[in-house]
Amino acid sequence: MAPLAGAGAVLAGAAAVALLSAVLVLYELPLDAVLQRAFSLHKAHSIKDMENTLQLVRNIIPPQTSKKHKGQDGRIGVVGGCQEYTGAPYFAAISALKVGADLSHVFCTREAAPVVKSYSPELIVHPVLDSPGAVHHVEEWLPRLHVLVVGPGLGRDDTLLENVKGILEAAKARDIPVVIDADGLWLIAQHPALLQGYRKAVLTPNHVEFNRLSEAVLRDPGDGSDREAVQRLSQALGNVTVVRKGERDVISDGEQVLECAQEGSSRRCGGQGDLLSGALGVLVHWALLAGPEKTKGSSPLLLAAMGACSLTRQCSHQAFQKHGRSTTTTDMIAEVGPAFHRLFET
Ligand SMILES: NC(=O)C1=CN([C@@H]2O[C@H](COP(=O)(O)OP(=O)(O)OC[C@H]3O[C@@H](n4cnc5c(N)ncnc54)[C@H](O)[C@@H]3O)[C@@H](O)[C@H]2O)[C@@H](O)CC1
Ligand SMILES: Nc1ncnc2c1ncn2[C@@H]1O[C@H](COP(=O)(O)OP(=O)(O)OP(=O)(O)O)[C@@H](O)[C@H]1O
Ligand SMILES: [Mg+2]
Repeated sequence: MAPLAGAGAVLAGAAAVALLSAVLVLYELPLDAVLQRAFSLHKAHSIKDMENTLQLVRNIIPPQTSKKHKGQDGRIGVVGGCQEYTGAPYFAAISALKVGADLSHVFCTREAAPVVKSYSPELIVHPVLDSPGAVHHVEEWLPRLHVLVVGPGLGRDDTLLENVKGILEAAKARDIPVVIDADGLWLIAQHPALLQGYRKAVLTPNHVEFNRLSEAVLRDPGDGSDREAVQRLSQALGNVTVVRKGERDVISDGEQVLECAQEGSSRRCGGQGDLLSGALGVLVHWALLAGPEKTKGSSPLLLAAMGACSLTRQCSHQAFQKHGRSTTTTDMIAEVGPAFHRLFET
């Protein structure tokens, strides 16, 4: 039956194109001009969608006033950083500060801590992640944190991953939002039940991480568009928000699917995803705080994701204009302020 049905579809498709061509000949319009117009209409439509969404992102940004105390605009915790990877947690934590958080903590291994501290005096660094009391230590800090970003530079050591499992359980018990990236996604691929149905979680997989998660969660990810694949993964995880990074970022909470096509650059140096995860941590806090009047019925986490994706790509664009081939993530971080202003404050 299937081959016959397939042949029927091909014949029907060919007949439709023939009919369309005939009509176009009648009106003296070339087929490629019509198709081009149809696609540019589609493109214009998605640019309009993106602009509407960015307008809502602007709504969730807390106003800067003289009435606030330190900490109100965001206290973010990054869980990651081990012997091999010290740059990733630094990039995530400093990006959170540069976007506008007031305090940024890093929970990393004992060995990684002095290295991360030496990059920046602005970060608060806890050398606890490989200690037997890791979960307890982070748990003590949780009441003072708004969001956890879990995974940048975490590595895949079993003891660390076991500790992170405990930290995630503790965060969920307190209803603290979590952004899961990098090796945090490796952990979720091994234990998807850890986040099943937790609506305050956002996953930010790159190409490889997305395929690994889909394999683990859906077994047979099947065919279909990028949009469908992301939506399916989100649904299978109980509507956690999924941000698949790539040429276009695809974002879904299982119900809606958004795409971010903000112009970035062709530079693919490591660390850009870490910048995104730290920025997202702050925006998640702001979006959840904003309330329905500001978000106008849109999912706060989708708005936060769209904001972080647009910002990261704009940083990449601006840094590339200045540094070209030699652009690195440090150059992008220097653009966070101007890029944020350009996208959300003008
Ligand atoms: N400066 C730093 O400290 C950085 C650390 N990072 C950390 O590095 C850790 C690993 O993350 P990655 O995203 O690099 O993941 P992987 O180490 O799994 O992959 C790194 C790259 O290797 C390639 N690759 C992966 N599997 C491959 C295969 N089977 N065959 C051929 N090529 C393959 C892909 O290009 C992939 O992007 C994470 O903890 C991450 O946060 C990154 O965030 C980059 C920056
Ligand atoms: N082909 C591409 N074209 C344009 N932008 C891209 C492309 N691929 C990724 N990006 C952008 O680069 C940023 C980081 O995505 P990427 O897939 O490199 O993450 P990552 O591999 O997790 O990075 P990291 O090295 O920090 O771990 C995102 O903002 C994404 O939109
Ligand atoms: Mg990454």
